[in-house]
Amino acid sequence: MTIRNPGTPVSKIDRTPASTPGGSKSREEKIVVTVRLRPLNKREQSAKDQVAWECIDEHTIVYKPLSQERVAQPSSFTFDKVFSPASYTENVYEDGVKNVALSALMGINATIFAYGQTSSGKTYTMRGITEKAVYDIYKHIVNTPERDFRIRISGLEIYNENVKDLLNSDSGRNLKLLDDPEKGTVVEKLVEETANDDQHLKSLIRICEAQRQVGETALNDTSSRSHQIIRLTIESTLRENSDCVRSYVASLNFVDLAGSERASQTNSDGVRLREGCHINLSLMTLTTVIRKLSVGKRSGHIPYRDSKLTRILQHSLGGNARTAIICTLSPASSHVEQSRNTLFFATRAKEVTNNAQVNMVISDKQLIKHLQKEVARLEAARTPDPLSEKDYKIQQMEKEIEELRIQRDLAQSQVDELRQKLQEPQVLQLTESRSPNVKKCLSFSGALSPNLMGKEPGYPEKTKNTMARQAMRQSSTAPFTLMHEIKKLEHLQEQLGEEANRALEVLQKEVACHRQGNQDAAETIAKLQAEIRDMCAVRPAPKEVEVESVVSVNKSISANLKDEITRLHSQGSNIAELEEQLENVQKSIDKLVMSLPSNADQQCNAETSLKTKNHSKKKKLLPLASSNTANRQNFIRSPCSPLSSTRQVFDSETENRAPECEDNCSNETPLVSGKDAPLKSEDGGDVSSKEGTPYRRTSSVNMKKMQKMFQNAAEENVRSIRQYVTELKERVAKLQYQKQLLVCQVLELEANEAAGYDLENDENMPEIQEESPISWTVTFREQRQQIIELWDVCFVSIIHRTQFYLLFKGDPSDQIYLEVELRRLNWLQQHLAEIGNATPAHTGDEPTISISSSLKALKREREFLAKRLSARLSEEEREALYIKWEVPLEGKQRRIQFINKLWTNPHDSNNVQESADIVANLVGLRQSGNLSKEMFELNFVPPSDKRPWIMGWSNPISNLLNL
Ligand SMILES: Nc1ncnc2c1ncn2[C@@H]1O[C@H](COP(=O)(O)OP(=O)(O)OP(=O)(O)O)[C@@H](O)[C@H]1O
Repeated sequence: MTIRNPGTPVSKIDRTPASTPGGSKSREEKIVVTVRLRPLNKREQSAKDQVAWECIDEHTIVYKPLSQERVAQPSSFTFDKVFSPASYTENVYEDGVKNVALSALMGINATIFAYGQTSSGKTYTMRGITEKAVYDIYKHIVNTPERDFRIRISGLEIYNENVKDLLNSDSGRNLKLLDDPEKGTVVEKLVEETANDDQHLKSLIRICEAQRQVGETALNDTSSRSHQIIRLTIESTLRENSDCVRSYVASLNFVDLAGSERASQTNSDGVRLREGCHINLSLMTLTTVIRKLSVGKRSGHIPYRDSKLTRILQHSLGGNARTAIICTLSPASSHVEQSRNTLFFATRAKEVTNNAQVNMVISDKQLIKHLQKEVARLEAARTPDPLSEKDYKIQQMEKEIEELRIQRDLAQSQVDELRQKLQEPQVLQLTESRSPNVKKCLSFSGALSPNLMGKEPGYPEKTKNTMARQAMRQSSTAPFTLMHEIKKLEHLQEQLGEEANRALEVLQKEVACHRQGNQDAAETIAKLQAEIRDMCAVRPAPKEVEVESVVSVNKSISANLKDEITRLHSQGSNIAELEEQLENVQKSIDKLVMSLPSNADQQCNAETSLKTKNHSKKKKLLPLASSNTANRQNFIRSPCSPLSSTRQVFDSETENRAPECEDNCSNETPLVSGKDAPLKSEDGGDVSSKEGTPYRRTSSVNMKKMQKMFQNAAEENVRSIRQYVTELKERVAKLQYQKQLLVCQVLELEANEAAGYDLENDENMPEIQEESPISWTVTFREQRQQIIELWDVCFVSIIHRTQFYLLFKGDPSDQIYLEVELRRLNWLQQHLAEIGNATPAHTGDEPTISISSSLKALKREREFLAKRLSARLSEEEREALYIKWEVPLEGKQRRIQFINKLWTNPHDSNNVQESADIVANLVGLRQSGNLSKEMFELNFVPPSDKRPWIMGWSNPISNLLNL
């Protein structure tokens, strides 16, 4: 019976595991050679053969010659073991080949030969040995549970030098031998079966035996006519719970050779003779190989390839294997020569040295498993436990959150402290003594504190909660950014608070000081003005009729003026001191402004800022350049500043709005009132309004918003303070101007007195240098035209132009106003000529303006007026104006086109008059009380009218203190 398993050829298996000869030290070992002497068989006994051989001990077999025989050949042979006829196969196995056979279980190739004359008992012995080995192998497997064994079996025979697969008879009679670089010679397509267990293996072995060529000879009824090789491949691996990845793999060959024979003895002919020839030929090659190997591997060529037997068994002959040869002998005297040849062969064989090694293999599958395990182990060792790492991160985050909470609380306390500082000392003081507007601004400067923290009535707990949530959100989302922002904000708050306190303290002192001095000066000037008006009123009288009275009056005036001049001189130092003090205030304010953080609004002034940098590197760029610009304009344009006018508009008409700045630079516009700033600054309200969508903005955005709010509030404060200081300076300047005018008049009087004019008696006394009404009218027209032209070249506010133009119509009392306006415009013209388009910047402590800044302000003013056009005029009225002013009705932006035509031709009186009328209508200047000379009053007494649009030179103070 043939077992077929074409899918698992031996050649494939042979190539599968890679032997690792270097896996352990090779061990040189002689081939174990044992001799088994069988009993005389029935045929020998029948032939009365004598026993010629005797095992005298376990290792020695001796020839027992017949009594008269002289033996020239050696008669004693020593081997590893000799077994007498009484020995059992079990003894042969146990004492002769067991160790070698079971070496295969440890990865060492092993080969058990049975060599001997035909009918000497080779097959008989090898069957028993194979059986015992299989038994022991499975016994070992059972006793070695830690390892996983796999046993495969293949069987072949070499019959007449043809290789035949004993487990696959259909494979043909002559399988090819292939040379494998690792395994050596392998049999192509040789079937290899995996034994499921010992019984299975035994059955397979039996199949092989059954397939072997057997023939009857004279010496053996069942003579084996071929060399049989049964190969067990034993592979063992430690089980998966072990880290060991190496497997043992070894071949255990059971080789039952065909028996050497003599044709004369076997009486063979024909087939048997031919078989005998092949058998003897292969055995002779085996003998040659053994002989050569016995004398040393370096003895030259080993003719393994001379026979298929030696070729297949090459590793077992002097190679990587443990080999045991059982030489079987017939004890019969009739076979003495054959037996002696066997012993000679055995003697040579025992001199052959093998280099047996433990064959360890690492299969790809095992290697992958091992590497996977190793990688997992290394990763586990390298990577911390994810859970513990997460816990660690959570702990770190909790620490950071706690630190941020502390920072937040600290910042909160500082904000509260700052708020108290800003509120209590200054606001209360200013409130009780001055303007609610100031209070509003100052309280708003603490917008971070009261408003944002929801302590203002308009910002209840809702806002406070929003801020708290924002702070918490900042803590959790951007801790480092928040810490940075908080620290930055704290620093700014501290700096701003200190500067604000310092500036406001100085301001309080200056206000108090100025008020004291101002009261005196104002009273004096008021007195003088009354006297001047009296003089003016008297002057038109007929000279001859009223000269006495005039002289009398002039005398008294002279006396009074002298007194007043003396007083003014005495006040000169006070004025100088006041100016100096105001300079200090201005410096403080500048410092305060410089301490403020810049914000996005600065982009509006990017061009300005760049120029400022270029012009004054030492000077820090003022973030409030816009407000500075406005104040500079106020300074230059006062007393008829457009700021005043628009403030009037704002407060008088609720529908009025500040012109929307194209670039969101509402701070820059001079039309923004002090009231409007808080509206803008009530960005805090914006925060509150965002409560419905909490956490949508990033912390940085919130912080920027807070900064912006704070800055806006601070800007408003600074704007108010700067405005106040500017107005103070203006008032001082006007006071000096007034003083100079009065001094000039007094000097003229003194000169006249020195010239001997008797004002009371001298009829030739020249007339007081009073212009006649006609000359004044001429002078007025000339001066007004000068002023109109200067307004145009200096790009002065058209609202201011309108106010001035409509107020001063040529009344003699207007003289001083026109002179002051001319003086200011001349200065401005000269200044603009000098500075040109340069960036407005502080030159020293004086604010300056440029043509560009003036144009920008004028542009915003026109835009504002364009919006007012729709509010104040009907569509028919507007179209009528468009037609009159040649604005295309079908054109776009007709309003701004129309407004741009106003106040554009100083030489056209009609253009000037109509422009003034239209602007006055748009801003409501003609309404009752909205246009008064008090706006340009030279009276320093605070106006009784508390309306904010009453803008005289003293108006900023009224705005600041009385609103
Ligand atoms: N030790 C022994 N004890 C008893 N009987 C034996 C022993 N050895 C061999 N025989 C018997 O001798 C006969 C021949 O044995 P075997 O076939 O094993 O010889 P062989 O060497 O294989 O011959 P061949 O080379 O022709 O195949 C068999 O009948 C066998 O039973």
